[in-house]
Amino acid sequence: MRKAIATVCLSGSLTEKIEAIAAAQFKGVEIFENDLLSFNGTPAEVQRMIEGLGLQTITLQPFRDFEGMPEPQRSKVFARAERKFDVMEELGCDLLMVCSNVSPDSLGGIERAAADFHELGERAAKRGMRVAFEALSWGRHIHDYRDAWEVVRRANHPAVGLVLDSFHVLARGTDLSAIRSIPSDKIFLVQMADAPKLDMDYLSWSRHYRCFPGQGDLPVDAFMDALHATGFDGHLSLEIFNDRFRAGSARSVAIDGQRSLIVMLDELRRRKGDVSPAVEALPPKAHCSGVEFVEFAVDERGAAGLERILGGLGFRKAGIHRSKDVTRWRQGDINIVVNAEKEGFAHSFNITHGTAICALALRVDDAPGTVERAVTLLDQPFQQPVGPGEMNIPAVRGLGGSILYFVDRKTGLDRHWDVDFEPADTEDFTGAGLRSVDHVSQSMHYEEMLTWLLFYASLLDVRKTPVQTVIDPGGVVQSQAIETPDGSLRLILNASQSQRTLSSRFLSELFGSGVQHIALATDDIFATVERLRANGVDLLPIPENYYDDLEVRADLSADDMERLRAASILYDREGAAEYFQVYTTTMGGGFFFEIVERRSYKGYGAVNAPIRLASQARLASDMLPPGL
Ligand SMILES: O=C(O)c1ccc(O)c(O)c1
Ligand SMILES: [Mg+2]
Repeated sequence: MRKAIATVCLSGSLTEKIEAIAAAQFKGVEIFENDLLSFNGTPAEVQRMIEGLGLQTITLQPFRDFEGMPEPQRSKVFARAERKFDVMEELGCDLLMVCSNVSPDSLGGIERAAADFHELGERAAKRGMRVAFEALSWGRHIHDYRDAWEVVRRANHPAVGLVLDSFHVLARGTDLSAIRSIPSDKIFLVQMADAPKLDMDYLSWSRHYRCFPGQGDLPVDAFMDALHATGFDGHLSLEIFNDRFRAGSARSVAIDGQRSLIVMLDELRRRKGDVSPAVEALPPKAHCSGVEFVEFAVDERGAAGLERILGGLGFRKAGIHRSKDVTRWRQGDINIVVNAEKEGFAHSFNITHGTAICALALRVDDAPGTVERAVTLLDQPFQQPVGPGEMNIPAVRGLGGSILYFVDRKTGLDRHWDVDFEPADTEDFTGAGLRSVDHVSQSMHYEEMLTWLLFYASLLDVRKTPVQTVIDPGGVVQSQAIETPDGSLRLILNASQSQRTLSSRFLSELFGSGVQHIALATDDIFATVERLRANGVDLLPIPENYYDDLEVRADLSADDMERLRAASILYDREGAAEYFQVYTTTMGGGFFFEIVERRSYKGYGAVNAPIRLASQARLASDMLPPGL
């Protein structure tokens, strides 16, 4: 299958769109009519630009309100089609895509539509062109691909074929089995789109919320399986109408599109054993078994402040880098790296962002294989100079210019602590009972949320939860979790369209997207809180009203209630599963730690998020948080 994309997916001028499409290694482009109409130049100039970049125009679309028109509109519609053929001649494009009629003037009837298409096919063929018919899911008479196919079949003309658009097919939940018996040479074009599950009319859903395969909830794989059964090997073209893509960077959205197709076709190959023409096999998705370390970039002052906080949280300095100004802080299975180098990546990161998390390291089964997969997916590999004898940990660029490292046992990378660090501070130490990294929460611009969702989901063996909407005092925040099936890795992506949410304010304070908080797991949150209090750690105060409400809602004993209240712990329950959360006050820049205890609980305490956000907002306006 040859990969293509419609100009309508991307932001910018037609020139910018075409350049982004070529840069993302597509071969074909669908010219959306509006992009041509608003282009200040002739169709021949567009054709030269497209050819010059090694691309091919696979269709001009959409041609609207064609079939089933009574006279006198019918004659006008054919005259309009002839004008489009003129334009296509200049464009060097031989396929006109017709979407089903939505006009109240149109008449129904498969035979009538088939006759119209037969005539259109005759006219197209005279000019060496073809036409293809797509059922819009909101078409007036034709909104089901099976009816569109029946029209095409009865039109019975070699220049008339079918368009299958996965959105229109899947949005209506149409049975897919009829696809399997459509002759592949009658499928002139396949358009691919996914979408989140939303309960809304088809037109609005399609025009604003489509997304790339893998970013949404539609059963795109089942659609591909049915298509595969036909032996189709024509153009597979992304056609996404999405408000965020329109506001995003054309170059990065085009790359996301290519990435989504690479993954989708690789998964098809894994299920079916072959794809025509053959697609390159990707190394498998990385199995991830946890966070190996979290790295902060600091300057000297920032280092002192951060180390004070880490000490308060019960971390001890466990290692000193053999050649760099870098220390390792440890508690349970948690490792925090404090990088105070005066040059190199972390230093530059600190200059731009202040004290901030510049890198995450994930434990995977095969670190070099993970980076190899990343490179095939057009992610950016990352390399920095390593000192003599030091380990070179494979990495890619992640969110906000940060680094994502991969450590495995297979190639011995898990020895990096011993190889790169001298042990430090072995004196007796109790800690605060923190055991592991429970989740890492990243804040980003709303427009890039789908990009990072695809980044993680295409690289790692993870699943995504449905998007949650959380109310912040300054607006609405969208929140989505990505997690391994066993919960050993949990990442939360947060974004908001309002400038006044904590999530957005974090972006402006940090000068970019990044990790806003890390949740650390304990097996006994009450003991941990006691320890933190003794160490002088400030915890986020929670209003009395919350506990008054919880008392009636959660069916807890008076004793339990009192313990939660006294420790400023937030609580949630799902059946017999329980969740306990407590927060540190924010450090300069808006970063904070969360401490959680899970008792068989799988979620993230979404009911408590508005309470926490309101408390944080109140503190932020009452007093300026102490800088690091
Ligand atoms: O939203 C539309 O009108 C529209 C146009 C062309 C398409 O191919 C499509 O799927 C939808
Ligand atoms: Mg379409």
